[in-house]
Amino acid sequence: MKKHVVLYKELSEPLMQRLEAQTHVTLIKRLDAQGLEQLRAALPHAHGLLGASLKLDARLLDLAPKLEAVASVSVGVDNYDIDYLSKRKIQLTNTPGVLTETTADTGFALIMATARRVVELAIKVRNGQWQKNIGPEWFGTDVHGKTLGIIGMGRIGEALAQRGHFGFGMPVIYHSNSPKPAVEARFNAQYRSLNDLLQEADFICLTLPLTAQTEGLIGAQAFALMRPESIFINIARGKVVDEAAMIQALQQGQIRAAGLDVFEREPLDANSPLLHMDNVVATPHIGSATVETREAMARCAVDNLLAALAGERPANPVN
Ligand SMILES: NC(=O)C1=CN([C@@H]2O[C@H](COP(=O)(O)OP(=O)(O)OC[C@H]3O[C@@H](n4cnc5c(N)ncnc54)[C@H](OP(=O)(O)O)[C@@H]3O)[C@@H](O)[C@H]2O)C=CC1
Ligand SMILES: O=CC(=O)O
Repeated sequence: MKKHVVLYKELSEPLMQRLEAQTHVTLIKRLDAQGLEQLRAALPHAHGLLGASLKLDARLLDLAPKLEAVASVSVGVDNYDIDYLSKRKIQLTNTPGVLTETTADTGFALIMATARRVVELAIKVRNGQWQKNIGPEWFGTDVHGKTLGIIGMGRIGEALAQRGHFGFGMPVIYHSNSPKPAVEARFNAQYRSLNDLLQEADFICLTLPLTAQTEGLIGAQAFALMRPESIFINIARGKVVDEAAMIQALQQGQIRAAGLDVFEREPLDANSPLLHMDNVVATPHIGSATVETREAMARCAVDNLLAALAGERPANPVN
């Protein structure tokens, strides 16, 4: 008998056909109020769930007594109550690796955009403000040769280090749970304590997961250690940063600029001061958002889910 799967993310036609050949699929197209109602109605029959960007807590999981597997279309798993899933023996999977290079590209796009003021100056051109040869007030700062500081030397951190070292001749320093000798050898990278990295790096890039240990890790004290020329890049999770402290650091010139793909609340609040700061480049959580990579992530999630529902070990178990 076919098992029931609830999708809360649309899949491409080939992936949908594959899933439908092996399971009964209920598709929730949007996670708005109506979609959440549909989800709650479908959960009692669900053996498998597949999607992303939904806080899947015990309250929702309790509506799904038959649930065997949850396939997240993301590498980050901060939306899931992993202890509760494990207690219920529900397999959680994620999509590591397939999005690494694309997310590192996004990180580098933010590095370039903030340092060279790409968005701010492009808006001036569009608004007709480019009326004479530009002067120092529109100058940016170099990227090549500057010190790249990476907090969280995992897959994405390493891909960022590769771009900085080989592409831009940047000395790389990093902070992680533990030193990474292979990374040090490959990119001539050096390990630093968190505080030393914050003081030394020209670009401070977050590429670590949101966990109980990392929530609020970068707060007022951390921004006080950075320099007025420092540029802060967050492609990890908004809640790793105390957003109010970051806004204050930007407003007071404690740091030069910020490139942000992730925020405490997403979508970013319409009243956020970040929307009105020339030295902030804000993108709508696009780390992995290319056609190719999103398809690869969805394929990976479908593979994981079908394996778990067949009682096999999926390629990317989280718990
Ligand atoms: N903006 C976006 O769209 C995207 C965001 N992300 C985010 O990026 C994160 C990282 O992804 P990925 O590189 O694949 O994950 P990895 O697990 O490969 O890397 C994470 C690294 O963070 C380090 N780390 C964990 N906790 C700490 C800590 N307390 N202090 C210092 N370092 C720590 C780990 O270090 P160690 O190895 O030493 O334990 C690990 O190497 C994801 O969890 C997700 O939140 C991912 C994809 C897209
Ligand atoms: O934020 C994206 C992810 O894959 O994690």
